[in-house]
Amino acid sequence: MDTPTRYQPLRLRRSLLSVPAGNARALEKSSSLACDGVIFDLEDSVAPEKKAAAREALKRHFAGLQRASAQERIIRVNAFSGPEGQHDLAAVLACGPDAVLVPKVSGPQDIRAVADWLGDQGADESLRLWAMIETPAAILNLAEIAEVGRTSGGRLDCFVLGLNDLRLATGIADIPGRPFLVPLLMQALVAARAAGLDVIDSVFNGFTDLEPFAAECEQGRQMGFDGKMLIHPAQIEPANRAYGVSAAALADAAAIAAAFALPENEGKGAINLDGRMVELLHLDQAKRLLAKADLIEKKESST
Ligand SMILES: CC(C)(COP(=O)(O)OP(=O)(O)OC[C@H]1O[C@@H](n2cnc3c(N)ncnc32)[C@H](O)[C@@H]1OP(=O)(O)O)[C@@H](O)C(=O)NCCC(=O)NCCSC(=O)C[C@H](O)C(=O)O
Ligand SMILES: [Mg+2]
Repeated sequence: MDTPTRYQPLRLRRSLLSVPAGNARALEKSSSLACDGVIFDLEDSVAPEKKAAAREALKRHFAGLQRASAQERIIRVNAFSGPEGQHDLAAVLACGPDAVLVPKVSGPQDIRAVADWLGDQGADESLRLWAMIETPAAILNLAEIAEVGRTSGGRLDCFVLGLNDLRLATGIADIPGRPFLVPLLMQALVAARAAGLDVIDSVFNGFTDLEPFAAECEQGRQMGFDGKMLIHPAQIEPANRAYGVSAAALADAAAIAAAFALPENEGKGAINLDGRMVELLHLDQAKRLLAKADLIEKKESST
């Protein structure tokens, strides 16, 4: 695998709210919320006997949406190998979201199967695939799963961690700070980055406990995640804050850009900025952060 030198094109993915497709009130509410993306869920939040009705509700919901949106739209389908998988994908084609989130991926074959099916149906090339990393097998196969994004029509662009399923399958305890899960989260993050993918931290179940939730967002940001999957509107603001751009980070990025723009630093690869070495890679990082701040500002002023 050749290592990409760049991340994905910059997109705001600070807050991705899961909305059960069978919950009419939540569907209706979702478009007006400040989350960067909505994950319309046909999988675990929908009871087996309600799957068909949820697909129909989702189709009606998408039919009423404006095409252009500040929110990214993702549909989480059921496993392709199960009884609902192909029905869900047919609903995806009818709805026209930005991406399909494939659950319980265990290896590259799970992504390939969906990519091949979409290709056979003539799905638009812009339709992306996201992978839920939530099984022990997925952790063992992270590099192969990430790599399949480039070989199977290039649709894969994001990993989403699913710690409820991973804890269930492994027995790892749900304790503050996630000490035994952090090594697995970091493996997923590194595998994603090696393939140039975005990567989203797992849901936090205690949706009324906003203090530990904010702490977990901050931990995820420090670990390098792009954002967090959410389950409740109350989690949007803390996630947007943690994964946004702080005033200090913005000032630092502006100082780096200004320093490299000075005539005396023209053509230099490394400079002294107040006793700190700053290289061109830091300038790239600063420009990306400034661009992210710009995207956030534009989004906030348009809503
Ligand atoms: C967790 C909930 C079941 C709680 O629901 P409820 O008791 O109704 O919450 P509230 O009364 O506090 O709701 C207040 C208002 O907010 C709306 N609401 C609530 N949740 C959502 C939502 N997700 N999206 C949009 N709107 C939402 C309510 O309708 C109320 O509105 P109003 O009438 O105006 O007052 C519920 O929050 C919920 O179902 N959450 C999502 C569950 C879900 O999607 N689960 C699947 C994702 S989790 C996952 O993927 C795990 C992963 O796979 C893993 O393995 O880890
Ligand atoms: Mg799960």
